[in-house]
Amino acid sequence: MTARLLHKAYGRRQVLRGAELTVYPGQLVAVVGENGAGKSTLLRALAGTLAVDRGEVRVRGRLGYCPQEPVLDPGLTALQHLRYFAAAYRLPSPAPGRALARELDYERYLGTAAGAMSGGTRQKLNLTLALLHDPDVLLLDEPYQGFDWETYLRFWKLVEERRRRGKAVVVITHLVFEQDRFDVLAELSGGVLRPRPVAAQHVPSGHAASQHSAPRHPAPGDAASEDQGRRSS
Ligand SMILES: Nc1ncnc2c1ncn2[C@@H]1O[C@H](COP(=O)(O)OP(=O)(O)OP(=O)(O)O)[C@@H](O)[C@H]1O
Repeated sequence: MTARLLHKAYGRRQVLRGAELTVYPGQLVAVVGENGAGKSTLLRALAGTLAVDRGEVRVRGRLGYCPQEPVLDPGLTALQHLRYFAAAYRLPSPAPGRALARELDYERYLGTAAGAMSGGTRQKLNLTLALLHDPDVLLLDEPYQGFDWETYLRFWKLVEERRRRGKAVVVITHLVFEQDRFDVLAELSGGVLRPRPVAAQHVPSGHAASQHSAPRHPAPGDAASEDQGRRSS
């Protein structure tokens, strides 16, 4: 995924001022920044659910997006959501959703209406819907709010397993203690993304770092081989 020169204002409030990001297959990227810095705005722009004023986002492969607030129909059960999204993604069955419900330990609530679920269970379902079609690029906006510790660990197992299979994952996080899990830390400040050092860097072979990043960070680069794109300028 490559995002170039993203600009977004809400009225006179200029939130994104040329934010740029490149995420390679198999990379785990954290977006950090102060409250109100524009992290959710950035993720919505990357996901294509928010039109930017200027800039371009290109995505190679399938995209999954888990918004901060679960977007669920309170009258539908978890299983109905899984069926609905499986059909939307043209999956033959909701079986992958059931497997994820098992992994995230909420299978017993599959028959419960979203409106009657706890916040944590709603968030698990929200995450499941983003993972259902095994996306190549996964965008997660503070995905574990309301998770207990056990679920938080299960969440990271799911993410690590995807990373091993070459899937790219971008996570908005406020949790300082987990930041060494990531290959890249990108701090949103003043409407632009700046790389921050992390303990270990993961740059898939064949990809060169480029001008956006400090020397040890991969960053916006070659988008020439991308096969699916979205223009927003
Ligand atoms: N739909 C909107 N209309 C007007 N202003 C908005 C809208 N959405 C966000 N904003 C403003 O844009 C700025 C960035 O908001 P955003 O939610 O993207 O920040 P954030 O970094 O994700 O914040 P947090 O860490 O608190 O979740 C804030 O000042 C917010 O008030």
